[in-house]
Order: sequence, then C-alpha cells, then structure tokens
Amino acid sequence: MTVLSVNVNKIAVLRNSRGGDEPRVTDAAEAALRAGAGGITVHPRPDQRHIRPGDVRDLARLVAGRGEFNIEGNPFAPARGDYPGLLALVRETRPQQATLVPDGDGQITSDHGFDLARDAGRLRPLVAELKACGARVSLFMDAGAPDMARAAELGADRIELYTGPYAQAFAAGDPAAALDLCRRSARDAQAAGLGVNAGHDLSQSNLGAFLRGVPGVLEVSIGHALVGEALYAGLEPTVRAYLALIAAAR
Ligand SMILES: CC(=O)[C@@H](O)[C@H](O)COP(=O)(O)O
Ligand SMILES: NCC(=O)COP(=O)(O)O
Repeated sequence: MTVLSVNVNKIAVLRNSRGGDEPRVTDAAEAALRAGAGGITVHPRPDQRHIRPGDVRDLARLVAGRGEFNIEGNPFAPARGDYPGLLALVRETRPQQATLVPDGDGQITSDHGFDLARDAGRLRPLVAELKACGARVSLFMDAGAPDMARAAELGADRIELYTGPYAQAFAAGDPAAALDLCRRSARDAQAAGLGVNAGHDLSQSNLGAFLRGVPGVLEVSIGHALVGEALYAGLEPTVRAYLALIAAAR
C-alpha cells in the first residue's frame, strides 16, 4: 500500500514566524507517526525559511525505528551559514531516503523536476555518495519528462512525480490530461526498474483520483494541504483521513 510521508515544513514556517520554539516540528512528527503515517519528510533549504539543520537532526532521532525519514533538497546548493548542504545532512543523519529536487532560492516552492539531459553527469556521483550513506535516492521529475530511464541509469532508486500541475488541473475541474501524463510517466519509470513516489499540492480532495489513476505509487509526501486541513480537524484525525483515502484507493 502507498506510504504516507508527512512533510512538516509548514509547522516550521509557523514556528519561525514568532522566533521561538513553538510549535515544535518534533511534536507534529510524533503526532503524525502516532496516527499511522509511514514517514516524515522535510525540505531544508539554504535560506532556512522553514526547516533548519537542527530540525533535521532532531527528526532523524525521533523517526528512527518508527518510520522512514525523507530529506529533500537540491544537492548542488552550496552550504550557507549553518546550513551544511544536503549531502552533509544526509551523511550526518542517515535518512532512509534522500529526494533530490532542483530548486533555487528564488522559488516560493518547488515547481519543476530535473532536466536529466543537462544534469545527469553532475548527479551521478552525488547519487552514488548518497547511496553509500545508506539512503534510497529519489529524483524529483516532471510528469512527461522524456528520459525516466536515464534516472535509473544514473543510479536512482525512485523518481518522485511532481504533482503540482495535476493538482492545478484537478482544481480547475479538468484533470484527465494531467493524470494521463502522470500515469504514462509512472509506467515509463516502472518499466526502467524505478520505484515511483509522488508529491506536491496533493490534498484530501485530489489524492484518491490520483492514486486510482496512477497504479503502483509507493509513497506520497504531503505537507502544505495536510497542515492546512489539520488547522481545522486536528493533525492526527487529518493523517488518519489521508490513510483512509489511501486504503480506499487500492
Ligand atoms: C519537493 C516538493 O514538492 C515539496 O516537497 C517541497 O517540500 C515543498 O517545499 P515548501 O514546503 O518549501 O513549499
Ligand atoms: N515532496 C512533496 C512534499 O514533501 C510535500 O509537498 P506539499 O504537500 O507541501 O506540496
């Protein structure tokens, strides 16, 4: 069954907005795991707009043995201040998965996957180093990317389908074409021996249709919508609602 990995970036946004320690990302992760989430995802960025290196260390300890810890980030982004870089964080905290995302600082959020025709050569040694740290490596990829097999060729274990365009199409009432693109890309990745994860702007409204339309998704990582929904329903009930949607989509 598809694993739910709860992204706690937005808990850190709220915490950082007042400069203190509350709400704690570790409390949110604890609640999510208690409710049955299969893992926790964070996306520490060089500008530390939300998740900080200390959060990554704390969450690695908290999740250990209780679920999968997934660290996302741009492996090419240099260290800055006390942000040591994605590889350094992975070396130090040994997460079960590292998801590589080609984000720049100027982006408000992740909005595209890798261009492997340009990036494969630079990625190959980084993927090898991350795997040597014991991490499964997933590459953030656009639905419709022409070269899913190249992700396998450079050593990745999985791809993460960028589901932002699907979510936008779903909200506009016309998801069919975007869903079909996701389904075809997932099939191409699976044919190349890659596992398929998915994430970005997934929500309780669009998740069921996505999972029914794209067979074999191993993990969905969800944060923004889930935390927003939890403001009204509570975090543990919201996580359980996502788990029920995943179970119903089988
Ligand atoms: C890669 C992706 O789509 C998300 O995991 C990412 O974490 C979103 O980042 P923000 O939470 O900073 O918008
Ligand atoms: N990889 C996607 C993720 O971790 C969370 O994305 P979102 O649900 O915050 O858009």
